[in-house]
Amino acid sequence: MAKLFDDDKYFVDMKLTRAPEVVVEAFAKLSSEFPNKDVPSSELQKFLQTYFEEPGKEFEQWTPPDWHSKPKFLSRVSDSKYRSWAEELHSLWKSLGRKIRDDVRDHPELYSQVYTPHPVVVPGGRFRELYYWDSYWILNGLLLSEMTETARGMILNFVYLVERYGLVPNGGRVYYERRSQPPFLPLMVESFYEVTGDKDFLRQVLPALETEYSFWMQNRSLSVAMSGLTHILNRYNVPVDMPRPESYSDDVELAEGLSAEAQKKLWTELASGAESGWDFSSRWYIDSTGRNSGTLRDTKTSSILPADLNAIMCRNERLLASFHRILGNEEKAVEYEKALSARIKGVESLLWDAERGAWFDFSLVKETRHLSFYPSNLAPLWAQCYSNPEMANQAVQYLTGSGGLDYPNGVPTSLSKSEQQWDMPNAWPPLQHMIIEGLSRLDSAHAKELAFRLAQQWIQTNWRAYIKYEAMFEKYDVNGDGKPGGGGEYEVQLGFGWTNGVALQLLNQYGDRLSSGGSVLSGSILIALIYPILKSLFCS
Ligand SMILES: OC[C@H]1O[C@H](O[C@H]2O[C@H](CO)[C@@H](O)[C@H](O)[C@H]2O)[C@H](O)[C@@H](O)[C@@H]1O
Repeated sequence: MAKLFDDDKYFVDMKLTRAPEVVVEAFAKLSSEFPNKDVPSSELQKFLQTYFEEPGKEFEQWTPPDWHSKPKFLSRVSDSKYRSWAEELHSLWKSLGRKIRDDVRDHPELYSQVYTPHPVVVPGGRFRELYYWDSYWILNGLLLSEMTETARGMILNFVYLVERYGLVPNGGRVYYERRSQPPFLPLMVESFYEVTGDKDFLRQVLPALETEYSFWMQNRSLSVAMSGLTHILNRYNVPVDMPRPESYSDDVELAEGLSAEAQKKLWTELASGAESGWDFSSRWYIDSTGRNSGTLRDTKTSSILPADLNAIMCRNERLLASFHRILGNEEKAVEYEKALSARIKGVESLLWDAERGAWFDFSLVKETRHLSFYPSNLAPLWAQCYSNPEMANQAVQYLTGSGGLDYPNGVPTSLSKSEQQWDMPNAWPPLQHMIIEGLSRLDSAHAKELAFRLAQQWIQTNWRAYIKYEAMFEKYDVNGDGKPGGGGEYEVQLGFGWTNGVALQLLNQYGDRLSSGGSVLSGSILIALIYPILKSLFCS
């Protein structure tokens, strides 16, 4: 609360130089020397210098041993500028790789960093530790970079964390222990298995995947009755009613003036927002009249059944069934297939809107859907979480008319300018990738072409910013022609793990067609949008 640093996270990432009891006692003594325990900043600074070390001391120098300079995918990138850029992105894995010192394992009481047995690849900037859902796109990039052993180690770290905590924490710090993030571990295993075909590895990690699945079903699910049937779906809901340590003063200040009970409720909802990965967004606002509107104080994440979380769970159930089948466990495969069919029924009953042709978050407050545009409305398309392929066609039509494609530098996170980072004008790499992947897998030339156009647009945004700033950012501005995003509670970060992973995947997938030349992209998007109309005119 003394605001000694620009970012609250800096303090909670520092290492202690003495045992915790010694530091606590010394702090109590220092506080008692000043009226109302109001220690001046200069004294606090001295105290920090004695009892803490700057963050970053928990790592040793490490270069991934499986890194080599010429992975095959580079030759698939025909534009020479993009190929050189892809080489540079591939090199960035060396600067984002970290090995945690043994001292963290031997003296965990001195560190907020959580020890993991294998090296990690971090997002970058203030994010000095592993992050759960970021790691999915990082891992896909590593696999393209032929860094299979680093990828294997990252999955084994998550298995270790599940065995230790019963869940995959949000990130590799003790202050993240009780909240998770979008559950992408089974998808990481899928990507790894597709590349290696390693059945022994599948057998080794499957129990942890099932433990994690049970965590979500036992601690983050809810039954909702609809039209005489009961459906079980998932939500984000963190049982911690304190300010987030990494954003302590932000959370305390936001809750000022509320009753003690309302403060606790707000902090629970903020932690749940962080668990969603979308921290923060107008998507989680529910005002006093029950509408999807308000301010950050109206965050009510746990009162929403999110379309993307349930889509991910759908994919996970399908994957768990398929992993069991590969390993010859037919009974277990059937069990997860039943869970999948129940999930699809629940998603279609509560989230699918036949009139609008898309899936929407379901509010438990009003028992209605929130109808604003968010890229997450397309997540069930990406997860193929539907019973009728016609729904996918309708969803493509929804997307084209949603307003989400009207911007020249990516699909925005919402159409609402709230000043939060998961809102307009920011576009985030994982969301771009999910939309592009969803469209590109459909059996429709129009959807595939739209996927390509969005990929071309996104790669150009990344590339223009890279030329201007010599950096990759965690998010971009949909209006900026290569401008990093902004808003939220911390400065935009560079590095950046998932951005590099997504760029490498798109450069690999569309490498023969992508071009760094200055085409007018919004024009191309327009053509992709009006293509079905032209086609129907010519056909008739
Ligand atoms: O310190 C504020 C929040 O920072 C993280 O969230 C953001 O960065 C993560 C790493 O790239 C990303 O996974 C998340 O989607 C971003 O919103 C952290 O995950 C939050 O828990 C934390 O409160």
